[in-house]
Amino acid sequence: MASPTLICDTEPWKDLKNHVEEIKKSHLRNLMSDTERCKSMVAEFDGMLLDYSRQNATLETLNKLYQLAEAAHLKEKINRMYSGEHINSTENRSVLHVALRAARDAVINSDGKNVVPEVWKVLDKIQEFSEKVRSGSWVGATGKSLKDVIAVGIGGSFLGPLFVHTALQTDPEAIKSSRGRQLRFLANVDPVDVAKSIAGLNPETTLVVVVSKTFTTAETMLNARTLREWISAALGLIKISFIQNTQGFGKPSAVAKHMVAVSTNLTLVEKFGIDPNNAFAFWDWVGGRYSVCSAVGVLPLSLQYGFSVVEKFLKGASSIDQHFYSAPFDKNIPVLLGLLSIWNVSFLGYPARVSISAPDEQSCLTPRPWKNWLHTFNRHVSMESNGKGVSIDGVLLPFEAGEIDFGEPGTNGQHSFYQLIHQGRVIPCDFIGVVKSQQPVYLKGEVVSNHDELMSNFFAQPDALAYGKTPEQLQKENVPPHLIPHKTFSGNRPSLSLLLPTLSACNIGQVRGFLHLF
Ligand SMILES: O=P(O)(O)OC[C@H]1O[C@H](O)[C@H](O)[C@@H](O)[C@@H]1O
Repeated sequence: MASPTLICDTEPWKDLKNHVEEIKKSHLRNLMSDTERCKSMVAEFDGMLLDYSRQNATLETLNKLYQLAEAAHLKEKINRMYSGEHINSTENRSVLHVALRAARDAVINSDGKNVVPEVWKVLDKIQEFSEKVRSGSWVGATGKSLKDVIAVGIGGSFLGPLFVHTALQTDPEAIKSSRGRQLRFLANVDPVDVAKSIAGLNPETTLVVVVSKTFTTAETMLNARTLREWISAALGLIKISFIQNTQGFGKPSAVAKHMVAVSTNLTLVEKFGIDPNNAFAFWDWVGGRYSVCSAVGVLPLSLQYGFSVVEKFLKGASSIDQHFYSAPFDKNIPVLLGLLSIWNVSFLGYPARVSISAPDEQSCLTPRPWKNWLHTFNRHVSMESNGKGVSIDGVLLPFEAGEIDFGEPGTNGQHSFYQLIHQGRVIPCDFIGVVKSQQPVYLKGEVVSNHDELMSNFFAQPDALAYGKTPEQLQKENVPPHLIPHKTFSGNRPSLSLLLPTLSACNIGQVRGFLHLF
């Protein structure tokens, strides 16, 4: 059972506190020269590699962190989560996003009931509906097939699907399956955003998916009403003969064909005017930041890419759920990521973390293939419902918990906030790379890095640019002046490298699955 005492009152916490001074004395340069240490600080799962040797930590630190995990009853808590106990004590609910991607024959109980059949009932409904829309057998009010989708939602009901959409957009299989279709998102309530979301679209060929767990979120409901008006104004008064499943002449029947909903609140969906048959349910045991694997993400993404592509994403996330559940902590990637985050934030006092694409082995003057998908990944993981100022029992925490996550596609970051980081500000960096680009490019005589040739050099020094070099040395190397620190920068910044084989639908799911403890 969870201990009612705060984690900071336990012996392992105090032990780690005392250990901080020792670590602060050691420089990353020295830690990196310990080959045994570096070899041990690597975890691998299904072709993905996590290298945490550039953390300001020793093997002793890691052992102390495992003891902390034990004191926090982490294993027990994971088991309680998977067995559907109400570990969300403030709302007295289970926390079962793992059930959203479980295999059809899995058994995961919540309140004495196996929820997996319910999950698959909705998935089957999504598959059937999305296939009808994509094949043109579901048509709009004027008989035209619907090729464009606007997903209206905010927070977890927006950022997760946006991240997966951005990452899939350049995947060859997904490109093929989405040809001729568009998926857009509408979150903000600035009328300009509404205008942008409908620009160039014809209501006759557009489907609006209103995504809201509660169906009460002010921004989403306002945008949903605006788009309902857009559809009704253009198509509402259609003669009865044009309408399938008619609701009667003169009524805003077009809504029935052009608007569907994803929500846990089907009563409000119906009140809004959306046919409950066109609603896709999920459950209160799905937290907003984890909802991308529910109909929240699966419906819009299946409409765009087809259910089979999205199913691969779910399988990827599920594979990490198995790994998270069964791997020992020293090989468990989500657990390691979580513990290192606690070490950096709560012990070393670094309040922020930046995720960026892995640098290649070229000089800083070569444009690097920073990946755009990371941009939306950062927005998705960054801080959404992350602020935790109290313990699970509601006691005020006397230490910082949770970090400020941020990032940009690397190129943009390099020309903005990296310049501050290079001047010596310590912000732990997570470098995320892929071995094989989704879209490799080879130009004769040009260095175009696709990452696939980077395996051997992947784990480049994070601060290689300025690492231990004097400003004069850097000048001689033609480093642009804005990247040269005023003094020799010691480069003692914790960093982490995560290497993925490529960015397939399955890998995207796996990356999302890592976020259990983030
Ligand atoms: O899905 P909705 O009910 O519209 O909520 C949208 C968002 O609202 C809040 O910001 C919550 O913290 C998020 O977790 C949630 O995703």
